[in-house]
Amino acid sequence: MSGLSLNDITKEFGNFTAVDQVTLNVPHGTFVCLLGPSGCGKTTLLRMVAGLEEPSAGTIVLDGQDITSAPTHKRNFGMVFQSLALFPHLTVGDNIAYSLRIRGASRDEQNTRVDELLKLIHLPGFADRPVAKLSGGQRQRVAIARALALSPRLFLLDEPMSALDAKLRESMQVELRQLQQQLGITTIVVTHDQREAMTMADLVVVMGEGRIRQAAAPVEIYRRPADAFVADFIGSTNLLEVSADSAGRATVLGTAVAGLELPAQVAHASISIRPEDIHLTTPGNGAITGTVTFIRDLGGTVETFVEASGKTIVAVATPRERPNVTVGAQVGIVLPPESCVVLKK
Ligand SMILES: Nc1ncnc2c1ncn2[C@@H]1O[C@H](COP(=O)(O)OP(=O)(O)OP(=O)(O)O)[C@@H](O)[C@H]1O
Repeated sequence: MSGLSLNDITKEFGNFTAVDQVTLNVPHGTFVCLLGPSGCGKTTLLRMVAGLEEPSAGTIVLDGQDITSAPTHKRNFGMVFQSLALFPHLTVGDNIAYSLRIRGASRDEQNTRVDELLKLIHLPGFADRPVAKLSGGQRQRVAIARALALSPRLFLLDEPMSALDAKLRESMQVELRQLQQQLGITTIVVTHDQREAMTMADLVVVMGEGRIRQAAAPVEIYRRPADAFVADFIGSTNLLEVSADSAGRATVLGTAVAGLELPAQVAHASISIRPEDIHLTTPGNGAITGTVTFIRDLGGTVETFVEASGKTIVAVATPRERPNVTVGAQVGIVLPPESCVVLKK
């Protein structure tokens, strides 16, 4: 297969398992985001792909070649780390040309490639600038260009945006994704920011406690989260208990929900329903009854918090669709069955 395969990769540090039997196939040209909370093993997994850490078990195969034990410098991977690690005393051009110079490229070859890469990262003419005088976003781009100088087989980035402020992060995410699409290079980014992952990735890999909890396209992860951990980690959601009677009719918060079915033989489960999928109406007509406890108007969206049977449910609407209610009002909560995702235990 053309691409990267991680086969049953485990990493133990003493008797602690940081990465636990991870198997993942990444077709050539895919943009992967490894996503998860702090300590879930994403950096360790990336470091094993990079050759900076050796797996305790399992194999890493790139384009049919087993590279599990290949030294880092033989892999020809481009890497960008959180710190960026640019050489502060060198110019932009010398930073970008660093690996080319080590490989013995001529001055002309270096200059041509540096110019090419500077165009690619939208900093043409910056070759002679000292790195120390660049802005955060410009440094970020230079680190990316330096990592791409040798046309690497894989592009690996560990929390590359974490030093940037929120606005700049968002524009760099778009830029990085566009650059990756232009080059068609297989890319793996570690992040703990789900918006960042949703913006850039073809394949989001959600990790928890060293294991893959779900690996799928961003929209699939959002719409069809595999379990409560994934549902809660990706965007915000309402997690509700559901029970079914012998005929399969489902009850949520003490009210039967027409059209909602649990798999055969399952009497209790959790469901996830996104705030934007919940409709608030007038009470009655079979809807769950609740009391509005808080309204958060964020300008672009309005969040309505409703308490029902001791549980707080959040519904989101655009200002145009906002429910005409105030705090203290009784409302009907409608859960469209097609938007309810039954989660794995
Ligand atoms: N060299 C090491 N020796 C011992 N334990 C380690 C080592 N490297 C990582 N760990 C442990 O392995 C676990 C996973 O670490 P890792 O850095 O991969 O997590 P992460 O998901 O990238 O988290 P973060 O977002 O905080 O960087 C952590 O509990 C960490 O303490």
